[in-house]
Amino acid sequence: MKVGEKHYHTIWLNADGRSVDIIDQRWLPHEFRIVTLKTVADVAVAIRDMWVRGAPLIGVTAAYGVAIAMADDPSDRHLDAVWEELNETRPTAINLRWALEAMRQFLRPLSVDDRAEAAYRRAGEIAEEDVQLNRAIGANGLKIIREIAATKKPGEPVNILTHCNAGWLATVDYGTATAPIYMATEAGIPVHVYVDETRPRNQGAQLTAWELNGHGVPHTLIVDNAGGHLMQHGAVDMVIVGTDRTTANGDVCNKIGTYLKALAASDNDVPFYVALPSPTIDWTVKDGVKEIPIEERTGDEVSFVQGRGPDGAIISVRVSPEGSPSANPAFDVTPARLITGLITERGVATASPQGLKALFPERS
Ligand SMILES: CSC[C@H]1O[C@H](OP(=O)(O)O)[C@H](O)[C@@H]1O
Repeated sequence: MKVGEKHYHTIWLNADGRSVDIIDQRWLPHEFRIVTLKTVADVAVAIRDMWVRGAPLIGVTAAYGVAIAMADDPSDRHLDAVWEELNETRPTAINLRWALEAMRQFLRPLSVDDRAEAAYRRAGEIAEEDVQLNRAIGANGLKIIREIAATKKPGEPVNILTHCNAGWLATVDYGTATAPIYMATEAGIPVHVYVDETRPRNQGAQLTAWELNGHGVPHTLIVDNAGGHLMQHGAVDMVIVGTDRTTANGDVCNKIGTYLKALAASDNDVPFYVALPSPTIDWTVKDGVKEIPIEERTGDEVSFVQGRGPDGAIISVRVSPEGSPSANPAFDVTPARLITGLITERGVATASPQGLKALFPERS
């Protein structure tokens, strides 16, 4: 997407044909920093410490991590070792394991001499496939926005609530939940987005708001706990969020707080949609609450808040007493029964085994 006068993806291969550059998202919206990842260790820390984040982008970054590893040592032993090292960086987004396994299955049959060049090519293909998936999700989600827009008075915006960041920053480009929003804006359909700040990492306040600002999409930043109130008062026409892992039954694992939004939407008859690229479907899992591992991150992310200090430096300040421990589950699971539809690249599915198999018959 455009940042100022330049078009960016969130990750790209450098001219050396070996290292990759990423947007280090920890410093947005205050600073736009680009960082070069040269080693597998660089890639591991970038994923673990959320320099890059978002299920699809985590997968693509890991795919490039495998390519970097193959350039160093293309042996089977090293291929397995880098798979393990990167797979343990974050446990919840299935795209990480999906991308690592796609790379391993692709590379295993190749001769070791061919693996490095093939790995970089395949990682680049996975990155480009992500962009195409998101464009298709955008087109399918746009139809829903158009239907809602037809019920509004002329010029009245479709009010959309989103949680966390499932934007172009969470993917290679376009985003998943934001793709329909960007396409509606490009189509001249008035939209307005309520952006959940999304404690504790504030991906909404720091990333989604920054994205929408940059693309001229009208939006209002709200605290996480305001969504139910707005829905009660008819201020929200639809909710659209991303996902880090969706089960074969249509249960959706996403950023902590998503489940509460789905409950509020259900209680107020607000349509609740999930933008779902198919690599985020874990066909091996049925019951999301029981089977999806939920990442527990450091309590410091709850006890401290990052911002720009009076002298312009980016600082973290403590917001809770020294003696108060914090818990920090990073995701929750929304049961399929609370979901209106899953917006995939192949169309909108009901959140059910039947709905997913109708769009993905090869998975029957
Ligand atoms: C398009 S997937 C975005 C998904 O990933 C985010 O998690 P995190 O920022 O911790 O990587 C969040 O759950 C988003 O919905």
